[in-house]
Order: sequence, then C-alpha cells, then structure tokens
Amino acid sequence: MIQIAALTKRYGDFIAVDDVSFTAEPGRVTGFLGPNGAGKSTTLRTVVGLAEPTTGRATVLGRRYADLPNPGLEVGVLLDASAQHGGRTGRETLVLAQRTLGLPRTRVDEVLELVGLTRPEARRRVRDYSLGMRQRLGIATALLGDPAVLVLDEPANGLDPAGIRWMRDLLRSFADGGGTVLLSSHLLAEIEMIADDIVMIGNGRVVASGSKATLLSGATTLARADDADALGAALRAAGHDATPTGDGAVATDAGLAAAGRVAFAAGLPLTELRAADGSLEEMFLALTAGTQRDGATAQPTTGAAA
Ligand SMILES: Nc1ncnc2c1ncn2[C@@H]1O[C@H](COP(=O)(O)OP(=O)(O)OP(=O)(O)O)[C@@H](O)[C@H]1O
Repeated sequence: MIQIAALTKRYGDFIAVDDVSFTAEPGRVTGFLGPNGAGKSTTLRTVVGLAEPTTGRATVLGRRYADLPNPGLEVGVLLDASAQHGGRTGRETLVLAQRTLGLPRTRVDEVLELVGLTRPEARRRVRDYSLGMRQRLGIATALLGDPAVLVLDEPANGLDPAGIRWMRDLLRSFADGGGTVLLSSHLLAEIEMIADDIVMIGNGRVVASGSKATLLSGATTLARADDADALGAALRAAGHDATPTGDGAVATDAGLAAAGRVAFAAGLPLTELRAADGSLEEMFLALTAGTQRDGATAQPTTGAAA
C-alpha cells in the first residue's frame, strides 16, 4: 500500500504539489493522471525518497521509503527509462541490479522473459534500444527484487498499442497477486486501459479520485456560472457532488434539470449547462481545463476512448 497524506512540495515560492492525499491499495492498479507539469513526477519522487515533502507525508508499506529495511526488495521503481546507461547491454544493466540486491543470477533471465526481451535483445547496448524496449528493461529492473509495490512514472511512454496491452496484462497479474501498482500518465487512453483506480491531478492539486467505474459514472453534468464557487456550494448543499473544473465550471452528479433548479434557487445565472458524456476523457478535459502548466495542453491521445 502507498499512502500519501496532505503532501505539499514547494520549490521556492512555487507549489509543485499542493495538499495531495490518496491511497494506492494492494490488489489494485492506481493510475495517477494529469497534464504535463501537474505534479505527478514530483509526487512519485517523494514516494520513493528522492524528494523531501515540504509538508505532509508519503509512506510505502506503512513506512517512509528511507525507513524501509530493504527498499529494493520491497518497492520496484521506474522513474525515467531514458536515463539508463546507454553503454551497457540490457543484460548487464539487470546483472548489476541483481548483484546490488543480492539476488540469484537466474532472476535476470526470469525478468527478461517476464518483460518479453529476447536473449539477442538483452545482448544489445541500451543506446540502441527503442524507447519501448527501454521501458521493458526499466520494468524488468523494477520487478527484479519481486517487490510488493511498483511505482512507475509514465511507464507506457513509447509503447505501441500492443505494448500497452502487454503492460496492462503484466500489471494486472501483479496486482491480482496482491501487489500495489502506482503509475503515472498524461495520456487518458493508457490510464483508462490499465488502471482500476484513478487519481486526477491538475495544477498540483487532486481534482478527482476514485475507482474508474465510479469516475466514469460520476459526473453527468457540467454547469458554469460567473461564481463557480457559489454554484459548487449550492450543489453540495442540495446533496450533490460538485467538483470545480478550474476554468469556472463545475462537474456534478446532479442531472441537468436538478442542476438548473439548484442554480435558479441560489440566484446564480448559468452560462453553460450540458451533459458531460461520462467518459474519462470528458472528465479529464473538464477537470484539468485551465490547469495545465508548462504551456502544454491536455491532449487526448490518439485512440482515446470517446
Ligand atoms: N526541482 C524543481 N525545481 C523547480 N520546479 C520544479 C522542480 N521539479 C519540478 N518542478 C516544477 O513542478 C511542476 C510539476 O512538475 P512534475 O514534473 O511533477 O509534473 P508532471 O505532472 O510529472 O509533468 P510531466 O507529465 O510533464 O512529467 C512543474 O511546473 C515543474 O516545472
């Protein structure tokens, strides 16, 4: 299990991660979804002890990563597949990690097979690997110590659709065996395909979280008023869920008529009222609208579910 509690990370005056709380449960694949610069990597870096929280806490298996007795055997980590040493072969990369962790040599062949890297591929230098092969090698390294928890930053980057399906099956069986998986992505289709639970982050803050099924069926309506905070408060007071989208609208589980009535009763003229189509893509675009940093936009990937 991974628990993140009121985690905030500041760089000077800049708040990269702002009061983020969520839990990644064993037996589940938790997708951490957000546009570029939303704060995903920073959060994951605090989980694996590479960044200190400014306030709040991140724990893995009940302890801070730095306090785990043998983190390499308990948590498999893939943060940046492109950062692997280009001059080593894939096998050498794994053998080094296997020795560091004090594992039997046979484990290298086991993980190579698990990730579908052939013997000839394992003999090639990593600089000659495609990004997809680097991702497989990175996942092999993460799996080496047979950990209970996997933390993967954008692991599907560079994988083709068949590769993404392969990874989904791999992570599914890891989770079905009781493992905890936390993976990030800025691409909806990946998360929609792979994750059981989803945490959406925008501008450093969690904007929605829950099981994929709940999120998909959750927000049915998008309502917009000049005072979005007041609209959200009125909807909540009427017993509905209401999540500000960050661009002045509110995503709510109230139906169209109910949302209209609440706004009317509260004296809040609506400037937009429409059905959200319920897809994760709609949720993602609505909830992260206006929250992209780094000048990037939230792009549904090709083939994103409509
Ligand atoms: N060491 C740092 N110093 C200053 N700012 C930082 C530092 N690390 C990250 N940031 C900023 O914090 C914000 C969040 O970055 P982060 O890498 O966590 O986002 P992300 O969601 O992983 O994005 P991407 O999908 O682009 O990788 C960005 O605006 C980034 O520029």
